[in-house]
Amino acid sequence: MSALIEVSGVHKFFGDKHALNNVEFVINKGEPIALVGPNGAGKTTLLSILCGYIKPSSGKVSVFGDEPGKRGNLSRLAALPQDAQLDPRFSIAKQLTFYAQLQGFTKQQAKLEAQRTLKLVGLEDSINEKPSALSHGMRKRVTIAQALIGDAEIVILDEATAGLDPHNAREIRSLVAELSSQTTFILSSHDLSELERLCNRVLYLDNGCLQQHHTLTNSVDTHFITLRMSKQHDDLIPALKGLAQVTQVINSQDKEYLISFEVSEGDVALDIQILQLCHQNGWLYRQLINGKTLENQLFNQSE
Ligand SMILES: Nc1ncnc2c1ncn2[C@@H]1O[C@H](COP(=O)(O)OP(=O)(O)OP(=O)(O)O)[C@@H](O)[C@H]1O
Repeated sequence: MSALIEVSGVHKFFGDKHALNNVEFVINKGEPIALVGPNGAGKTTLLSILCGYIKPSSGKVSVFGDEPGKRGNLSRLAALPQDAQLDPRFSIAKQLTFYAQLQGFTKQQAKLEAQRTLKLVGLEDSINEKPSALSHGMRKRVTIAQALIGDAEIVILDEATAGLDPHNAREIRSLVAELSSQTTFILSSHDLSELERLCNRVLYLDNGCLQQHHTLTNSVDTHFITLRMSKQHDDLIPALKGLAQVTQVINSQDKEYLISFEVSEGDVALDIQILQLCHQNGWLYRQLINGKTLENQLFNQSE
């Protein structure tokens, strides 16, 4: 199977600023990909190159086997920029229909496509409203509907759920999960917990360099447990270390522990032992995750 996206040796300079430094990766059709990194890491620059909005200073980028932004491939890749805006003058129906027509739909088909994508984001009843009649979260969902017009094979969502309330953010996450079998999503976000629920692979950019390249469903994960507690307990780490299978415990962040362990035949499952330990000591836990959280995968790699 040929790759959807291939990036090799890509550099991007803005004057003296080295925004992307020898970035390389391949994306095949499949599970959603996360693009994470701190402010100014180069995420928007990289996404803009993939969309063909800007060109790399050097290196090679191929999208569907061609240069990014090639006319024949325009409808195969859709992008929702971080700061996507709707035109306040026109109804949602008019804007989405117009956008669909730009993609080659007839006027009649375009109307149906606008209805279809609005339904996907749960806004079919708002089709005749103008943006000013919608909340911030609803407007954001309309821009996501716009990105879904035409069933693109790759959909890039830059900070898709930023500013949405938890309910709306969850709806968007379920939508992405649901559509992922036919669409390859590239999601950029600062919210690692959001991405870990959705993505199997992570591209981690830092200061223009692609530092990590993970597969989250890695078998090594079976040897980690992440335990989140309601309170910090001084005796917890020694107690966890006292369990026979446990090899290491790291206080990965406030009230969170990353537990490494070895599995031997006949052992009682470690998660059960940990829950019993909490129960015996009256320690309230909030969450027990089999495997590392995405944050721990990225930032507690060496341990
Ligand atoms: N058009 C431009 N002109 C000059 N410098 C730029 C331009 N676009 C980006 N940069 C610089 O390149 C670097 C990478 O910026 P970019 O917007 O890609 O980061 P980002 O990871 O998307 O950040 P954020 O998470 O804050 O959106 C930053 O130092 C930024 O200031």
